[in-house]
Amino acid sequence: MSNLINVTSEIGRLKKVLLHRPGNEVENLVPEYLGRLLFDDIPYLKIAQKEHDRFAEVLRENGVEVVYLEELAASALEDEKAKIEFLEEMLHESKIYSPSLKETLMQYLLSMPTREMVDKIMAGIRKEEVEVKEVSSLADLMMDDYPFYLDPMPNLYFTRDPGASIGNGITLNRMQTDARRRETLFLKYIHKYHKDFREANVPLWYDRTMPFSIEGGDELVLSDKVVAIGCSERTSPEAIEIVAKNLFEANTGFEKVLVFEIPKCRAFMHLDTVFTMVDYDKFTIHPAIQGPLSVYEVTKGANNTLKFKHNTSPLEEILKDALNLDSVELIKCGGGDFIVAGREQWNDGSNTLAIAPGVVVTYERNYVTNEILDKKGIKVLTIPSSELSRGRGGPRCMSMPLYRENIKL
Ligand SMILES: NC(=O)NCCC[C@H](N)C(=O)O
Repeated sequence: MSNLINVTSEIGRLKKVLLHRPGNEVENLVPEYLGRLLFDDIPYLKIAQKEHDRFAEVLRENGVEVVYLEELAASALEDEKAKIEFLEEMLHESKIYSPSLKETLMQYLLSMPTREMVDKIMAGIRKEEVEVKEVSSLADLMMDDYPFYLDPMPNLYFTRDPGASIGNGITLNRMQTDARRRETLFLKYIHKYHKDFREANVPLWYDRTMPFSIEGGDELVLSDKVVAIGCSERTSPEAIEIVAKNLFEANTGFEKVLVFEIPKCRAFMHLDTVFTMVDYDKFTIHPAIQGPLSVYEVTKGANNTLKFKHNTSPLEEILKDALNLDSVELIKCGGGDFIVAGREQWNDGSNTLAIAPGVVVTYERNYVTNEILDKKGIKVLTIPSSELSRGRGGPRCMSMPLYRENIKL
């Protein structure tokens, strides 16, 4: 079994993490398409990159090896066969159906060094960049005023969502929105062709070819036995069942999936938008979800079946039992004050990235929640966030842990 991937908790000391430094894809955001591309405002790229570099630096200062999606993808695609296969799939999923346009874009992308090609695909291709000489479809003739052949992928710096490490494997996710679905192709080709991944034979607990959506922001590894998965605007119950079944059948040691049904709206987009683990027995929570939250348990039944149960106990009880603890503490974002919680939640006040038990990275702008965490004995490492936060994701969303040290709960 591979030891390239090892994530058996949310809080074990983080050793290796996958990030994406925001690039020119962010410069291709315009007001007309903001909503569709899941942004609320346009970040100033230069500052967003500085903030992101500081994020990476804080991680390195704390012993974490940082690897970048764009570099792993470029390395995986150096192989000519892999590159062609990737481009075919990427252009198809970008809805490029005209043969002459496809050929033009293929040649354009193949003329670039691999790393430049990866950056270009992430950034998007504007119509004026290429000249299509031959008309081979009605669409070639009927040019509308939409500016892109390939849409930009500005959400790529939220590396948490396209895939998730659980135990020694990953879920390669089918993302819910068109705006993000192609993002997982980078991870697919890293998994399939990157030397380290190929050698490690990393198992997939979910594949993007499945028809049900699931996103990594909903997947939390609470312990080496329990995974929590948010059933949200982005993650469907069908996908959760498949992940549970695959984890149980592969004898990974995982015994229970706790399904958190959260309100299906943008403010509560993923489970990690409203709930993260910060220490053995401490969690952040957005006070607004505690009322409407329903929790279900999925466990292993006889003959490879699943058992389901609605657990109506208070959340503290459910977590205490699942993690075998005497008590747990839920730390309210903004201290529970309606205005402060609303404001800090909007900028991902509950979205902490734990890099060791009781040590988290957060956005400095959420100073009320940060101070509360500090008072509870959590070490809070803050990063600047004026621009990064405009994409509606925090430090957990911006990271895909690949390796964490195991802990004993
Ligand atoms: N895990 C997360 O909550 N990720 C944040 C994703 C933000 C991005 N703009 C999105 O809507 O998908």
